[in-house]
Amino acid sequence: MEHLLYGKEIVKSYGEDREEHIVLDGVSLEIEKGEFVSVMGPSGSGKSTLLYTLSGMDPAYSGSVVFDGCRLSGLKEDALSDLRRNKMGFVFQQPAFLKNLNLLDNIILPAMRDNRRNVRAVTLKAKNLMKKVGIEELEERDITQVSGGQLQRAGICRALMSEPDIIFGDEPTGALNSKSAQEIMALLKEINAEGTAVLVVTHDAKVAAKTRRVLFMQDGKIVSELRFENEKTENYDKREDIIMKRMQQIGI
Ligand SMILES: Nc1ncnc2c1ncn2[C@@H]1O[C@H](COP(=O)(O)OP(=O)(O)OP(=O)(O)O)[C@@H](O)[C@H]1O
Repeated sequence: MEHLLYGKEIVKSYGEDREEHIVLDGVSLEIEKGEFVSVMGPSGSGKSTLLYTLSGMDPAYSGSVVFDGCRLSGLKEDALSDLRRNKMGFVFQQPAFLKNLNLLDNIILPAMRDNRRNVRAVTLKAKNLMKKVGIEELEERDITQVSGGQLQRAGICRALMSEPDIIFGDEPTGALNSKSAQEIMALLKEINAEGTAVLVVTHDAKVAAKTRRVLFMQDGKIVSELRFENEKTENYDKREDIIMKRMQQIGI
């Protein structure tokens, strides 16, 4: 497999001198093209911060992050935002959608900001994505008129508009009931099967069980890792048990 993203000795802290709080303590990791990875760990262990540094959202760290051969810290602001807009997709716990726009318009908004794109093509692409994720009938709905699961599907459509190489998900199922959470994970799995790498932060072992590699964080370090690559069957209950057992072993 080929590397898509790697981080080397990432150190990130907040505050100064004696008050300094180290949040990422020399994290190194590699994500291959098309991988499906989750990050688990206790609250405050640095999971979201890791996601923000790897995705170029937070540039204040030491060490290096290289995405698709480009060292992020060496890129000018415009180049970094181009890279993030074109090659990375983001899905958050609550999609940040505008209340005065319907679902379709919210999905196409970021793509429309790019003048080079053509309105008709962008709209058609968004409609096709909405169909793919099962919300094609909701395009005119206001964002307050859909369920959390439907809203998250729309968030995934928005993230997929640029055909990214990777989707970063920060607790993408955190605001959902367990049925919707599983549906969203099934959708991310499908997207991953089509070649897009997915990196999700989660507290939920059921969610992590859907991914093929689980990284465990504690106190700003990756302290353990599980790979399900060689499992012949996709027995998610068994994977969940393995994850829970590993969490017990490492005391998180
Ligand atoms: N802007 C900030 N200023 C100061 N400290 C911060 C800031 N952002 C995060 N932190 C601290 O960094 C640590 C790691 O935060 P982070 O959000 O990465 O953890 P997490 O593992 O994602 O937690 P959770 O599971 O609760 O979301 C926490 O102790 C948090 O308080």
